[in-house]
Amino acid sequence: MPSSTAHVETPRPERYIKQLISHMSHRATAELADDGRGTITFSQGTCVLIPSPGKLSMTATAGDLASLTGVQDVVTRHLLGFASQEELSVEWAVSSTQGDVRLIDPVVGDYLLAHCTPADELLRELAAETRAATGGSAGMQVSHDEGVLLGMLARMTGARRAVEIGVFTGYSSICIARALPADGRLIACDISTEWTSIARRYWERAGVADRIDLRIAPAIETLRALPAEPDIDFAFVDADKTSYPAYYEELVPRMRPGGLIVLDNVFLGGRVFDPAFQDESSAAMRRMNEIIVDDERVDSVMLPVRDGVTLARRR
Ligand SMILES: C[S@@+](CC[C@H](N)C(=O)[O-])C[C@H]1O[C@@H](n2cnc3c(N)ncnc32)[C@H](O)[C@@H]1O
Repeated sequence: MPSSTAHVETPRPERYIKQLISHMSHRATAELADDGRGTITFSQGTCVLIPSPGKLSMTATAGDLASLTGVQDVVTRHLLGFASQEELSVEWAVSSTQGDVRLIDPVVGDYLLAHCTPADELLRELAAETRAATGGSAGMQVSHDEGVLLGMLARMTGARRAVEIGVFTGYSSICIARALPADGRLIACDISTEWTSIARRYWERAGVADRIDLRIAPAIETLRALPAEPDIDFAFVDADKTSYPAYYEELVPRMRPGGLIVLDNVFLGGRVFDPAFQDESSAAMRRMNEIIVDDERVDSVMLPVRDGVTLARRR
């Protein structure tokens, strides 16, 4: 479905949203949320209005480009009418994302998979069993190239103490645990005994079960119960997206200087780029990405690996 966005600089975004909502409610469904956002649903499409300091962001969505232009035009015309005292510049840009960014062309993705250290027999079996046993949920498993990256990063950090949030059937935990020394420890957090029962079997077979301490509980509880000292060398976050900011805040003070936090899915299938997505997960992931960028405790970089991976290294 085509969509477009306009970011309009103005000191009065809330006021214009209220005026647009009030006026449009006579001819369309127009709603104002408690947080100041407005949504107008016309017969040919929708416009979401989002206020932020000094800016009004508008996202129009419609079934086809002609209807999209119709939505843009009616909102622009009324906005300019309400803003007679200031000169607003309203430039609509058709979104190329439509909420589902294919950052990596499948051909490139296959090439990347074929050009990293190959999965051994055990990891291939685990991937196959995960597909057979968990069906549609199997897509949650890290891809093999990301698993290699995790192992390499854990090794390069010289990690002894590691934490994983989001175990599933254990692929990423095997990649991390294999990178730890024999006396290393991976605290692995999940809430599913069913999925982690598969992980446990493969940890045994991989010879890393004695390095992995599985904690079945909401990960935030496990993290809060960890010692407050900064003794974690490596952390991988790959669980419920709305909790990412809370996980990060518990992890950062516990990371030793030079310790690395790796966060998966920071693009959230492209939804972080598109303001039309205002669901809880998209909002939390956008907040997470902003928090890290502004956080003076870490150096960070975002990598276009699969669904986006952020590396945050404790200073
Ligand atoms: C994307 S999967 C993890 C995939 C895993 N890293 C792998 O490579 O196979 C997310 C996991 O997070 C777990 N999870 C969801 N909410 C959680 C929570 N509040 N605390 C701990 N784990 C949670 C789910 O049970 C699921 O196994």
